[in-house]
Amino acid sequence: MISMCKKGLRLGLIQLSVGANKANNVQNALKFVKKAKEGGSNIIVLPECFNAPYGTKYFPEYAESIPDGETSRALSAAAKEVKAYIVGGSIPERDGSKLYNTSTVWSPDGQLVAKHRKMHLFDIDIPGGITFKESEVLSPGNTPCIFDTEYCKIGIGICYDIRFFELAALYRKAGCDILIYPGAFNMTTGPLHWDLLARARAVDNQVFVAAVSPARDEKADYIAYGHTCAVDPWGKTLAQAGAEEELLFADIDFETMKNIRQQIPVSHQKRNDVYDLVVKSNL
Ligand SMILES: O=C(O)CCC(=O)C(=O)O
Repeated sequence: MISMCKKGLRLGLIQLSVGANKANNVQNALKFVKKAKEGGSNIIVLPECFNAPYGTKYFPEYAESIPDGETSRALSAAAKEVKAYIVGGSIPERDGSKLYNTSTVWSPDGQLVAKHRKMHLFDIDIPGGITFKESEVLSPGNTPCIFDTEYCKIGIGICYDIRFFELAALYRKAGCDILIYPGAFNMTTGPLHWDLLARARAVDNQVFVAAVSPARDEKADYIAYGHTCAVDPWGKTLAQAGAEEELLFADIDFETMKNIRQQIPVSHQKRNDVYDLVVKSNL
């Protein structure tokens, strides 16, 4: 499917410092949301787990329900106030007896327009590097998540979801022009994989990709890599943070995307007679 973003668009990407105090984390996020709007952002993105320290021991304590929890209420009010979309990174969500790692998307009138529960849980074991098992406490989401805007369709993944090229390809096939991944890679996988995966998903699918991390905190149990970035469909990095707290802007140039898709028309050259992407979930 060919779809084209219709209007110019500026993304505001917030590489937020996250600490132990939930209220402070949310207040800090709101402060940056306002700055992002002052800088002309139409879509403002927060990082994975922006209201809590990242770690399985923290998820039950910080989890709240969506959309009636305190963080949801704050994001809804902020989106309405600044009149911009907010992709609320992710937060630990409680739904009955289950916990999820969940991203919420708020429209400029403060409505919850999409919710993505991390589909691929971060369970890895690298001896001497990092061992992490989200599935000890979290349940996976089972539904890909696309939201439609006046600019274009946007697909959401959370962190480890970026490693699964099928999800990104599914989003492209469904007409998305931008993929947004709130994420918190670490000091073992981040240095070689974070940029590479963002650029790979962008080039594979000829879409824009934004990957938004918390700032690095050397004293945290889990040390985030940082390096929030935005990449264009050519694989060019449009904006890139270091390790510190930082607000980045990325302008989405739809002409570039259109030209790249015409010049290298891979979407028409797929050998669907030989292979195909089978989607088993409603979008
Ligand atoms: O895939 C990785 O290396 C890191 C993933 C991660 O940190 C996460 O899913 O939260």
